[in-house]
Amino acid sequence: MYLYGTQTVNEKGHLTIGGVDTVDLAHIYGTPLLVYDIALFKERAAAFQETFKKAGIQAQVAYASKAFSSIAIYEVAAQLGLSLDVVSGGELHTAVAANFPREKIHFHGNNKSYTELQYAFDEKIGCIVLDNFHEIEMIKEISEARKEKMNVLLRVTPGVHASTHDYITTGQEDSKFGFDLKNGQTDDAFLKLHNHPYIQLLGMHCHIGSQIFETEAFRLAAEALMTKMVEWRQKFKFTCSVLNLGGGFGIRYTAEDEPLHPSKYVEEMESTVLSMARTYNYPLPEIWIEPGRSLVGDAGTTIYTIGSTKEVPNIRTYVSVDGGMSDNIRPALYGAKYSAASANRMLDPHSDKVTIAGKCCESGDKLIEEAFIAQPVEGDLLAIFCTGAYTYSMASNYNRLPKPAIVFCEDGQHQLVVRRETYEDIIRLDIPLQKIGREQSK
Ligand SMILES: Cc1ncc(COP(=O)(O)O)c(C=O)c1O
Ligand SMILES: N[C@@H](CCCC[NH3+])C(=O)O
Repeated sequence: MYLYGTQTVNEKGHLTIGGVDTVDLAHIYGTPLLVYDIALFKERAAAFQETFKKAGIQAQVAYASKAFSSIAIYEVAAQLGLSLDVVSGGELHTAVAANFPREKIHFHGNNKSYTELQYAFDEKIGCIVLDNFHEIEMIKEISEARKEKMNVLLRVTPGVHASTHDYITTGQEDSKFGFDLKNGQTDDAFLKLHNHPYIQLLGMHCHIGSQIFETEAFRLAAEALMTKMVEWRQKFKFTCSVLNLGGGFGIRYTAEDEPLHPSKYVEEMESTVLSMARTYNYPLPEIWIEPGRSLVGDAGTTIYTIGSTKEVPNIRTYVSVDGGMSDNIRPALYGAKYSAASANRMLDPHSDKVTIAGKCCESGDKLIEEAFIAQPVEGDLLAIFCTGAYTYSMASNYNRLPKPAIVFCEDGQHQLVVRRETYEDIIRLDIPLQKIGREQSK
């Protein structure tokens, strides 16, 4: 059985995370419970940061917080010296609540609203990553009206196709994100911003997709952007000071995945940028990256309680847990695969082949098609590994299921960082009938 980070099995045969017994956690906080191994998050962040440091390259490692956004994770990220990628007013508001250093916040998104852009100006954030012409017009208007400066990057689509799930590739030409690098859009965008009194163009950004295991796609993307930067210097005498190559670094969900160490991705980027800078005598830009999944993905484990079990003779055994697609939509949405273990009986043979089903009213609500666990008994705890990214952040209240609680563990300590939703939370936005549809009084 593969254990992540600080996970161990204690003398009671229980899974521990960050030195804390997950069975105890389940008793204290209930299930489903999302447990983060904070030491692993720190280790991953350091792996990216150290590689840049070793090479003496100026860099920013921005946590792509769409993977998991909460005040507490932003607080940890700030302590580690990470920057922060937010993609909405909501994520920005969370960063503000965490008092995240504003100058290290980068604002992304393909359809930022006027209000969201105003919010970014109000907070004097570090950088807005411009995605389209509509945004360029809005940001010009806002900066001119306020007479306030703003740093920006231009997000471009470099025409690189990374091999991953179609829903999460973003670097190809047919993408809703960014300016096309090849058809002239990127130059048009540049010209609209060049020499603007308030908008300071720092450079270019691209993000080619997510859960990528190869370095080649990153090399191609870096080359494509550097080529454009060199062209701009020749044509417009403009030098970019920043090259942001996005995130997308793959992690190990199951034995089928063979991720590279974070340093490998970074080294590939570094060597491409260094060699192009040397060839064209281009001042070395700062390299920014935006890992999301690779910082928090395998640091998160969801603990569920097993309820009913149903055998379909000669076909399969369904083992149902107290959560499902409402707290982890990824299997239903992408066919994502996970592995599991019986958290309260880790030393028992994990030889029962079962399908882990959720409790939502959908046949497709299966968390794991084929899992091997200890012979399931109602009340057993089931750990599903590697659920730290794009689970809670994509969670819903489908079937009006309350969202799980989240706890951080480190060095034998645990702390609740997001409380479990209650039924009262679930109905808090509902407004009972007032006029519409009420029976008319005579
Ligand atoms: C612009 C941008 N940056 C960073 C990320 C983070 O990607 P990942 O979680 O795969 O590292 C994403 C999501 O794919 C993204 O769209
Ligand atoms: N939500 C996706 C990743 C999206 C990346 C954001 N651009 C996933 O779970 O894999």
